[in-house]
Formats: sequence, C-alpha cells, structure tokens
Amino acid sequence: ETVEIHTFQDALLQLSGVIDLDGLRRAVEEAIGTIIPNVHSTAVYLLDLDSRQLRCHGNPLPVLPDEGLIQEAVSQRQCVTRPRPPPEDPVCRVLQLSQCEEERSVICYPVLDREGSELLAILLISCSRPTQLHYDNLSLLGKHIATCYSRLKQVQMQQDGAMSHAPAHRQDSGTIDTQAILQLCADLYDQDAPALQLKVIRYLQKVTRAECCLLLLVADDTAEFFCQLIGEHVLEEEVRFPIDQSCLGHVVTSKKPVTLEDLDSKGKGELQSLVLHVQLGEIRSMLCIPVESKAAGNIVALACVFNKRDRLKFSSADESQIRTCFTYTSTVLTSTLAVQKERKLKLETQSMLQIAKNLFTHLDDVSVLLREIMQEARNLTHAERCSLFLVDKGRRELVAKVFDGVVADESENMNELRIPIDQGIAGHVATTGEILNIKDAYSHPLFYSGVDHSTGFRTRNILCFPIKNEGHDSDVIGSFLMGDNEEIVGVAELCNKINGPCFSTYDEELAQAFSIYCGISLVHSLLYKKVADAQHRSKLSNELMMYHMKVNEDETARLIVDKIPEITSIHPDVSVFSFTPRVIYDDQTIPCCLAMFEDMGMINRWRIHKETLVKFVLMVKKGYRDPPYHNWYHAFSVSHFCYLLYKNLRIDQLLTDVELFALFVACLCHDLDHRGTNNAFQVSSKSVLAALYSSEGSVLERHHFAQAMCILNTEGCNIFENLNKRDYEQALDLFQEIILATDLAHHLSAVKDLETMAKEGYDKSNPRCHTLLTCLLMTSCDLSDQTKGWGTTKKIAELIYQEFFRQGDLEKSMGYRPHEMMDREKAFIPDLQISFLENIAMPLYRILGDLLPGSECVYEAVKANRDTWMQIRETAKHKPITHGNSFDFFKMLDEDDDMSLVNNGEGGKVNH
Ligand SMILES: Nc1ncnc2c1ncn2[C@@H]1O[C@@H]2COP(=O)(O)O[C@H]2[C@H]1O
Ligand SMILES: [Zn+2]
Repeated sequence: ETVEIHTFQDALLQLSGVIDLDGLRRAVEEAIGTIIPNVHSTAVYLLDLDSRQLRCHGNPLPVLPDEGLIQEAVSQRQCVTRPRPPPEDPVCRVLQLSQCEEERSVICYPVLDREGSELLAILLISCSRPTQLHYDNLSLLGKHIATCYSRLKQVQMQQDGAMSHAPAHRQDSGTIDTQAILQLCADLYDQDAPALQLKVIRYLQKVTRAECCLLLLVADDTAEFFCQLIGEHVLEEEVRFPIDQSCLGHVVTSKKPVTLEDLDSKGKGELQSLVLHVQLGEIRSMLCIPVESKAAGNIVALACVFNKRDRLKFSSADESQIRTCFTYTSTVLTSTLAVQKERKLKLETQSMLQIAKNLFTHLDDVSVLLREIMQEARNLTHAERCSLFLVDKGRRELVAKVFDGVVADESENMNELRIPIDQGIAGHVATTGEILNIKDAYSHPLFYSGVDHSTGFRTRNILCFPIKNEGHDSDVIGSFLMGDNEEIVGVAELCNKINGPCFSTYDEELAQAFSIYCGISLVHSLLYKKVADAQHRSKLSNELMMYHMKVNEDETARLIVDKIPEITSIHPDVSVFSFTPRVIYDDQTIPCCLAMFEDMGMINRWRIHKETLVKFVLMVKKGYRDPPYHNWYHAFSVSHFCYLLYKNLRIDQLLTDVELFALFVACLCHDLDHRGTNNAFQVSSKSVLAALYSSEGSVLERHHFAQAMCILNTEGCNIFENLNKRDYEQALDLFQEIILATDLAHHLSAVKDLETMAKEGYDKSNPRCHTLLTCLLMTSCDLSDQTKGWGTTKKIAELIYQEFFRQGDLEKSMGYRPHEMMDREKAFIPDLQISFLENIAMPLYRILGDLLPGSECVYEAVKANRDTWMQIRETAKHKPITHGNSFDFFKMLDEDDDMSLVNNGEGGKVNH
C-alpha cells in the first residue's frame, strides 16, 4: 500500500516537472499505471494549446472521436465506466480492445480546468474491477493535470514573448534558457540533498561554461560553511569551516559577488586547497555569488564557479545566469537541506539512544563498560584507536584502564598506565575540560611522540574529549573537581581518522554528545560498585558479629547431651496463668525453653535437631542486650505466655501448626538487639537503624527481624531447616509478619478489626481471622507482665520507667524535649500506668477473653492491677509528691510494701 502511495506521489511530482504536452502525456500515462494496478491499455487525449483540439499522438485515432462512450462523458462532463462496450464503439479502437476480453471495463475520465469550464483532457483506461480508491486517485491526478496546464500555458506565453525578441545566440548573449531552467526545476524532486545539489551544479557548470562549480552552504547555528560536493564529486564526509575565517566570509555579510581578482594570495590559496579534491589544476578565474533565501532574506549559500572555458573570464551574464537559477531553485534547495538536517539529527539521536542503552546494560562491570565506551567512540568517529583514562583525584594522575582495546587486568599481566594529571594532550583535556581536535599530532606542542617511538604506531591526528560528571556527589568517584558541579571523570583519546585527513567538527559534536552518556554511565557504574562493596562489607561485619556471638561451647555441649527436662520439673505451676516465669533463674531459662518446645510437640512435628535447637536458643539469648526491660527475660517471659496460651486455651485448634510454630519462635526473637530506646528515638537521633528502615516504619521491629534472620542464617542454627518448601516459606513470612506486629502502633491500628472479629466470632476458614488472631496473641504475650500479680506489675513498671527515663535523659542531653512519660521530672507513674492499662492492656485482654473462653482470668488479673494502681494513686495524693525524680516513687512503693498494703504474696521473688 505505502509503496504504491509513494510511487503515485512520485508520479505526481513528475507531472509538476513537465514542460510540454508530450512530457505531460507520458507522465499522465505513468501515473495511471501507478493508480490502477491492472491497466490493460490507456489513451490520453490532451488539449492542444494551438489548435484547441483534444489530441493523442500516436493513437490510431489521434483526434478525439465524438461518439459512444466518449461522447457521453464529454457531454456529461463526468466520468463514465462501462463494463463491456460494444465493439463498434470507437473507444474500443482507441484502446485497441479485442472482443475476447470480457473481464475488462472501460473508464472514460474527463479532466476540466480549475474553473471547471474548459475540457483539458480525456483519460481512457481499460482495466479490470476499478475501485473507489482508483477513482479518488484519478480525481487527484485530474487536479494535477489542470495545474500543469495552467503552468504550461504561462510557459508558452513567455516563450512566445522571448521568441519575438530572441537574438541569434541565446546562450552566449546571457539570455536565460527558460526551457533548461524549467527542466532543472522539474528534476529537483530528490529528497537527497547531494543529489539535488549535483543537478544544480551541473546546470550551473553548463550555463556558465565553468570547469567546476561549488556550493558553500551556510550553517547558521555554528557559523560555518559546509560543502557536500566539490564539482561533481560527492564528498564522503562534508567539509566544514568557520565563516569568519574564510576569504569568502564577507560575501555573507556584504551580499556582494566576489571574483578571483578581489582575493589576496591567502584567499586564492584557500580556494585552491578547497578544489583539491577534483583535478581542476590552477584556478584561473572565479565568480562567487551569494544565494539569498526568498523567505528570510539571509544568505543561505554561496555559489562559486571556477575556470570559465576557453580561458575566458566570468561576466555579468554569468552572474545573472546564476542568480536566475537560484530564483527558481533556492527554496527547494534550502528546504531539502533542512529536511536532511532533521533526518540526520533524528538518526543521530536514535543511534545515541542505542549507545546509551548499550552502555547502561553494562553498569555492573566497570571494565566491560569501559571497553564498550571505547568501541562505541571508535565506531562513532571512525578512529583507528581509542584509549580511556580515568581521573585519580587523590594521586592527581590519569589512569589508563583501557588501552588500545585491552582492559588493564592483572591476570593478563597488563599493568595500568599512569600519567601525571597535567601532562600531554590527555592531561590538558583533563585539567581544562575542553575538547582538543589536533589535525597534525607531530606539530602540536603538547604531543609526546615517545609512545609512538616505542610502539611503532604512527599517530597522525587526535581527538581528545573529557568525560564529565554533571552534578553528582563527587565523593563517589575520585574525580578531578572543576567547580560548578562539573567535574572530569575521565578522558577519551581517539587516534587517526579512518578514510579522512583528520577529525571533523562533526566528530567533535558527536564526541561531545557521546561523552554525556559516558559520564552518566561511568558515574553510575562506579557508584554501583561502591554500593556493592558496601554490601559486601556489611555482610562481612555481620559475619564477624555472628562469629563473636558464638555461644559458650561447654554450655552448648552440655545442653545437647543432657536430656530435655520435663517442663514440670522446672516448676510445678509452670502451666498456670498466674505463674510468673521471671521467678525462673537465668541458667534455667534455656532448659525451660527446650522443655516448652518439647511439651508443645514442636521438636517432633518440625523434625528439629536438638543441636540446632540448643544453638538457636542460645544465640537468641545472646542476641539480647541488657537494658532494664527489653532484655532476654522479657523475651523469655513473652514466650512463656505463648506456651500458657497453648496449654490453657488450646490455640492449636484455631491456628495451623505453622502459625503456632512461627508465633512461638517470634516471641523468642521479637525484641532481639533492643537498645532500650523506642522507634521515635531512632528517628529523631538519626540512628543507623533509622537510616536503614525509617522509610518503611517500625524501625526497631524490622531490625529485630533482621537480627533473627541473621541467627537463622548462621551455620547450624536454622530451626526451620527441615520444613518442606511450602511450610518453610510460609513460616518465614509469618515469622516476619508477627515480629512486625509487635509494634504497638500496628496493634492499635488493628484494634477495630479485632473487636469486630470478637463480636462476629472466629472463622477458622477465613485467612484474615488467622492473621488477626496471631497478631492479637503476639501482643497479649508481649504485654503479659500485666497479667501477673501485683509484684510483677510493680517490678515491670520500675524496669520500664528506668528504661524510659534513660531515654528521656538522653533526649534532653541531645537538646530535645522528651515525651512526658520519659521525663523523670514530669512523669506521674500511677496515672501513666492506669492510662496504659485502661487504654491498651485491658481492651486487649478483653478481646482475648471474648474470643477465647477460659482466658477471662487473664483480663481479671490486669483489671486487678489497674485497681491497685488506682488505690496507690489515692494514697499518693496524701503523701508528699516526689519532687524532681519520679523514679523515687518506687522507693515509696517499697515502703508501702512493708506495710503490706497491697501484697499478694509474690513478694520479692521476681528476678528481673
Ligand atoms: N507497664 C508498661 N507501662 C508502659 N508501657 C509499657 C508497659 N509495658 C509495656 N509497655 C510498652 O508496650 C510496648 C510493647 O512493645 P515493646 O516490648 O517493644 O515495648 C513496650 C513498651 O513500650
Ligand atoms: Zn516486647
């Protein structure tokens, strides 16, 4: 389809170039052939401008017959189509139709002039099955014929006029040969600028009888002349030179012609070297005429003709020949050049993008990237060799990473080459940031020929350009700072232009565009490497940490050998809600953990190696620091509460095995490496943890999870190792989810849903219920200290506020104002505890009670503690208020203990 459209357009273009009726007939016939694919025969009758008859030369009936189908179309002035005209119809003779051709239709298409009054042509076509598209195209063709006619009429009128005053030798006397110019104009349909210029040049050479003609085109943007052909020789690469440095430069500003006589010897030399490409010999005569753009009035080109034949001089007649030629052709010429420029730009952008894409796929390996850059640079500019230097800012040196296509690599026994940053051509470019285009290396003062002498390579010319890093963090790469956010990362040096005398300004432009991508990709590649290095270092330090966290080998060995104790041997009441795990001595906590795992059947169910379990639990214990509250005892007691839930409320009937397992392990790990400060503190103090996780929220919880993963990933510590793939993945997902849920903020955002679930009942088939329940259980474990007797509650409050006030003190020292509950000068502990219990703990255990019958006692215990705090608040009102340090409050409480005001018998048994 598109090909047809193109050929049709070409055919119409041909039409606009015809200069006589015969030409028009041929063009129309050709156009019909492209419009209708299966034409059998055509006849084109055209209005003869002299006789005013419709004629068709060479046809059996040269004058249009006025009968049958033709008569019908002429009288109706409309297209007529007839499937099988009778053989006696003259149209059959005109089209030389024989009777057997049954398939064919005959179209008779009248063409009228633009006013629709005069009949200009009759197109007779025999073809099979014409379509609407064919008719549409015929009507377009008709319009073009009409246009062509009006042009031909004008030409005829001009010719008649010219004829009447024509002197004997038109050409010599300088009269314009309209015919030739028209022919030239008709020929200027090329979309290719050099082909088009060639036609103009040939024409000018002919009409001015010059041996050579040259068009110097003006590039406004760069203030350069450029030239694509010299004489009839099309240059492989266009020649460019600055207008203001040329002897013909002032023609552009003065708009006045110049001849050879107007030039000095330097100017003559310049022209002589310009025509060196063609065997012209010495320039004897020259005429240079400025070509003005009709639209803008500026000079778009200079036309130069050289050496008039017969040793004559160029005359004013030649000048008018040239000027007339451009009156007709300058518009076509400039628009074609503009189109060409645009097309070239588009191609360039495309190839640059391709290069960028190519470079950006090699960011992970600097040396591959460098090799890639080098190759692209060479291809782009047609250079024989390329070397790349990176700037080593610290040592003020240039380092050749890629030399002549070989990447410096120890394994290849090739040492990187280093040169001082301010030496030679590369050094100059590295320090100035300017591109250097050296046409003749040996005559350049900065060129060092020593390398050539040792390698035997002969450097002719050099294009050396900087690779800049625009606006990046300069620390990333050791590059040489230039100021203005622009720094030189490296230098690329291209040697020896292939098939060309030297690198052109066009090569410079390419290099400059290219260097931007080099800069970006190099900087990113180096950054990438730095990030990868940092990752490795962090992995290393983690390994180091894990190494030093190594648990006591004797203890491990003993625990592995010893039988796991019966859980009841730890304490007879270990499975009742009122039991306080904090009474268990430190050295019994690990055996207790093992016993809980065993008693819940997890060791069997998940095929946990005893050795792995021992190592894991010991590592977890070691993974806790020793702040007053968030230490191992907290993790241990939280896990114990999970055990209590299992023993007393049969949560294994509500959750899946994996969920229960993940929940219990999460309890052990949920506060790993806690530093005794909360999430808000991490963020405000800009801690490392905040840097890592603050964007995702739950900073500490994410760290606890990461620490847990480190332990699991430590050799011989992965208690999940024997789970099948599905269980393993699920267990880890749940494990993460549950640890993240220990952020109270998470719990608070889920309270509404929890209440709804409590009201509607737990639906075991609903995954959302599973998630909500595990989170609820986790939080219940986390706050379970509040479900014990008063002694525990009191002790915990003491530990919590010790931790809180330490953070408050720290914040004060950092110049922040701590939260009231962290400020030892402001906190009123009974109020804070009542508020905590009423707003968080009681609603939590209320929901638990509603969901799991049998846990009401837990809620009641929390409530009792709240009541005790209220009593204390009352008593405290009658006591002198502790001034300055809220923590002294606990001294007062202890005194009250002695008075057995609120002693439930737990006494001072709590260890932590
Ligand atoms: N007795 C308490 N008084 C005030 N806040 C508490 C008390 N017990 C627990 N919390 C808070 O509840 C949080 C639960 O998650 P964390 O263990 O990370 O940190 C805990 C404390 O911030
Ligand atoms: Zn906790």
